[in-house]
Amino acid sequence: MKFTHDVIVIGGGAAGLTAAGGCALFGLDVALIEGHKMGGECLNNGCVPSKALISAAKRAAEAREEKRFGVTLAAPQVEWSGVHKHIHDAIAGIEHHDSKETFEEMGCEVFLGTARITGKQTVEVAGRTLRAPRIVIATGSAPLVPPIEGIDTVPYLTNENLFDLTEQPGHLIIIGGGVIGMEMAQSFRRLGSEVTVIEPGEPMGRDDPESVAVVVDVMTSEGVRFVKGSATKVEGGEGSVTVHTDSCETITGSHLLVAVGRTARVSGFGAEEIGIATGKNGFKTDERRRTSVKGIYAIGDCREGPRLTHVSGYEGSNVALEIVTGLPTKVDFSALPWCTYTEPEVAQIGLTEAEARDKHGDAVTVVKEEFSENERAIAEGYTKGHMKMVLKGKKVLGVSIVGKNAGELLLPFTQTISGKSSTFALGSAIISYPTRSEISKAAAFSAWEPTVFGSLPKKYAGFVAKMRRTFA
Ligand SMILES: Cc1cc2nc3c(=O)[nH]c(=O)nc-3n(C[C@H](O)[C@H](O)[C@H](O)COP(=O)(O)OP(=O)(O)OC[C@H]3O[C@@H](n4cnc5c(N)ncnc54)[C@H](O)[C@@H]3O)c2cc1C
Ligand SMILES: NC(=O)c1ccc[n+]([C@@H]2O[C@H](COP(=O)([O-])OP(=O)(O)OC[C@H]3O[C@@H](n4cnc5c(N)ncnc54)[C@H](O)[C@@H]3O)[C@@H](O)[C@H]2O)c1
Repeated sequence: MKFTHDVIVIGGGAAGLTAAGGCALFGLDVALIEGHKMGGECLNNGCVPSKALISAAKRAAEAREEKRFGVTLAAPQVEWSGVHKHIHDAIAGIEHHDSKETFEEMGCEVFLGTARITGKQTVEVAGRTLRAPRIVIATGSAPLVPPIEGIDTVPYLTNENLFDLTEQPGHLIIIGGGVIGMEMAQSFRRLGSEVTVIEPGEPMGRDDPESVAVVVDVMTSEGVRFVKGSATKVEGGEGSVTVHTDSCETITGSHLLVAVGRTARVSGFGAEEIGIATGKNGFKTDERRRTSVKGIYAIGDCREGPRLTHVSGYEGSNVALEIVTGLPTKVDFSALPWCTYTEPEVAQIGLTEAEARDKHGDAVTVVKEEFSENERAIAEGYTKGHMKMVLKGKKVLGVSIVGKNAGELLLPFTQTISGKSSTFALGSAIISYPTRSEISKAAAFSAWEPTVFGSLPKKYAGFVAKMRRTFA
């Protein structure tokens, strides 16, 4: 037999699971290969543990207010073993969604082992040689460790070992005031650690500065210390680490977290050897997520572009659709949402004001509403924040929100900006992860599921797959 499968998917994170599951539900023969833990970064070291930690920290912050609305709470007492357990219970509670068994039930052949690409249609895993006319690379990314002097001589944390801490840091120094830095800084501070964030630019530099300023104020008032500068040198050992910065500040703490971005996983598994082109940080792909080698796609964190779970999932379903139908399927990020889960949350969809002004100049107008005028916010006693709508005429180009549950408020704008409004459009919209708003997408998708995965589309997918196996 020329081919063992219709498609081979390398990586069992959000991107690979969605691509593999999508193809399998249409009846294609799918090989899904995961070399470490099913569920990838999001489940094991990313979104899930970080959001679990955030929820423990919120509880401590609420209790710390003690007297409010005529209700007195006891001051918080943080037991780190309980926080650690909550984090790992959250992972355990979700992991069956991403398990080998779940994906076998969907129809994938799941291999637990490291994949190696040995040809343009060939992948080796666990002593087996698999062949398929389509390969999807979804190998994700790893924490970037910058070349700071001394970094290899001190114990440091990244998202890969942060959630395994069995003791609470006395003083956590965080290099990087990006998304991870900000979410973790607030959480550890609220749980009682001293926290210093070292950031050379503006924190959360991709977001609207007016929104970010609100969060920085809140975090500063909660006791997070921000140091403007780049970390240039680190020294110390277990329990005491000193960081020097180019702004001449020196900070000593008990633990160091490095959160300065990600490195795409592009090497060590044969991709370079067969000539798949890479850019600055990730595989180069076109709008259909095709790499430079025919028949091979790259999706999610491993390619150049935004790195978010809902983006990985979206690209997984896009590629699955292209493979299943044989029709070109481009990604469309005009209504791409993202949210940073600090309190208050910072949420963005489409263009920020600065991006819109760069692109459309004086044609841009901005309307701004404050939560201090919103009666629900007043009644709940949390009025921090605002919503900014960036417009060209009456067309919405983007929306920036800072406030309680801001991520949940983005949902209507996924449809306003894309100009699509129907259960089908809602079912296929990109929705910020993890938000409760995802339930609306799930309900809309359920309404279409029997049609989408019905017998006619499956017959069509089978025909396309048969033609491809014959002629590829
Ligand atoms: C602390 C943190 C918090 C985050 N929070 C959020 C959030 O709230 N919302 C959000 O949208 N995003 C968040 N993200 C980003 C999100 O986690 C990633 O964008 C997403 O998980 C990427 O999914 P992926 O499938 O592309 O890659 P991954 O999840 O990294 O999956 C890649 C998989 O491929 C496997 N693999 C690699 N090479 C091979 C090989 N040769 N053979 C076999 N398998 C291989 C790896 O073991 C891994 O399991 C967060 C990230 C971090 C670090
Ligand atoms: N809520 C969410 O959606 C969420 C949460 C966490 C992580 N993520 C994803 O994870 C990825 C990684 O997040 P991240 O926070 O590591 O990266 P990031 O790119 O968001 O931020 C990195 C920060 O590190 C700073 N920096 C770089 N070198 C430095 C140095 N020498 N000293 C001090 N600061 C330095 C940069 O100026 C930047 O602000 C992002 O792609 C993000 O999309 C998403």
